[in-house]
Parts: sequence; structure tokens; C-alpha cells
Amino acid sequence: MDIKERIDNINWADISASMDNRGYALVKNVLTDVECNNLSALYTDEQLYRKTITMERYSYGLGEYKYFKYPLPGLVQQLRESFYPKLAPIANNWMQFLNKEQRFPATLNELLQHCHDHDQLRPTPLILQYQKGGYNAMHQDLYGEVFFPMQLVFMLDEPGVDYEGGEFILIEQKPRAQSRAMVLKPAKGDMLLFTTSYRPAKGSKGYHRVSMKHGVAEISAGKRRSLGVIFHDAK
Ligand SMILES: O=C(O)CCC(=O)C(=O)O
Ligand SMILES: [Fe+2]
Repeated sequence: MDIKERIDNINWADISASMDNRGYALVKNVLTDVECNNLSALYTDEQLYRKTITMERYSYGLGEYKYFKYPLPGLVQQLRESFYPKLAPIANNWMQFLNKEQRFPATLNELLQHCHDHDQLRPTPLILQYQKGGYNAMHQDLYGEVFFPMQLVFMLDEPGVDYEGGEFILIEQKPRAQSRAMVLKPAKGDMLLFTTSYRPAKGSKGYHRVSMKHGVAEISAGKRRSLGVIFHDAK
């Protein structure tokens, strides 16, 4: 099955409910082992990237990541382009729950046009790599005033086999309340869809806004690589 068909076959009603209730959704086996290995192999092909970040230099954590250049590698482009139209309706419901007038366009090209009109021209999909002791500090991937409220991360290595530790962490901050942490351990080939910045949460008096951050706990052994797909471009 090609990637587009696999994405069409995902149970979107379940994902939509999970995004509304929890702000994230775990989707098993989106990528095959071979696709994961092919993506990992791109990591050392320097001409594919516009920028390499050494995370400790900026206190972002300990590890390294690289932002792809345009044109993106075929599979990365397909993932970004094919997931976006499934997510735009969920994002638009969120805007409605939060009484915001903003609506997201139906296609990735239109979203990117909107980014480009706001001087956000640089691609944001990236590959991250952490070794023993590595981690990713809690953060949000915002790169300008235009942002899409959800993003994807694909696990390219197998926990318990290729690395230990390295759990994916989400922290939800409700207004005037304490924070809640969610700890996830997706397998190789699994995808996590999660909230980039904030989402509506249902309370006793209708919807309110909760803010979310994500990060990665310390890798205690081995090497952990992941592919991040962010939909908006960067300034
Ligand atoms: O490595 C991870 O699982 C998280 C990467 C991340 O921060 C991202 O994809 O935005
Ligand atoms: Fe991130």
C-alpha cells in the first residue's frame, strides 16, 4: 500500500476524538521498517539540509537536528502534503471551539502560501538524533506569526532494541492549574500527532485554552532518531 492509501485508511474519527480529548494521538505502523531505515540513512547526506543545530549550544537539550532544504525528500514531502488535509478540519473545529475567526485552508500549498506572505519561507521538517545522555528540553515549534496547531513525529528507531529511555513527553498547562505530563513510548514506524502550541479543552463552562509543550526524556543507552514534520514554514 502506498503512503497516501495508508493515510486514507487511518481511522480519522478516532484520531479526531483523541486530539479533541487529549491533544495527541498515537498512530501505529505508519512507516515500514524499510522506510524508517531509508529516512535514517538520509541523516548523513549533508546536501539535503539547510541547517544543523547542536542542541546544547542553545540549551535546547543534548543532541543534534537538521532541517531539510526544499525540495524535501519524496517521502517527507508526501507525508507533509497527505497528512495536512486530514488535519485542517480538526484544526478548524478547534478555532471554532475557541471562538477564533481564523480558519486553515484545505491544502498544504495554500497554508505555505500564507506562510510565504508573512516572510516564513524556510522549510521546517527535520531529522533529530540523540545518543546516550541526550534529551530534548520541553518546547513548542513556533517559527513566526503563522502556525498550524498540530504536528507529526515519526520514530525511526526501536525502543528497547536500538535505545533505552528517550520517552516522548507532553506537558499540558491549564490556566490557573497545575501541569499534567503524558509519557509516550512509540515503536519504530509509529507516528505521534500532537498539539504544537495550544488547543481547546472542554470544561464546565464550555471550552478553554490549554497550552502544550513537548520534549524527549534522557536516552540512557543507544541512539534514537526521529523525523519531525511541522506544517508551517519558518522566518
Ligand atoms: O524526537 C522527538 O521525538 C521529538 C522531536 C521534536 O521535538 C519534534 O519533532 O518537533
Ligand atoms: Fe519539537
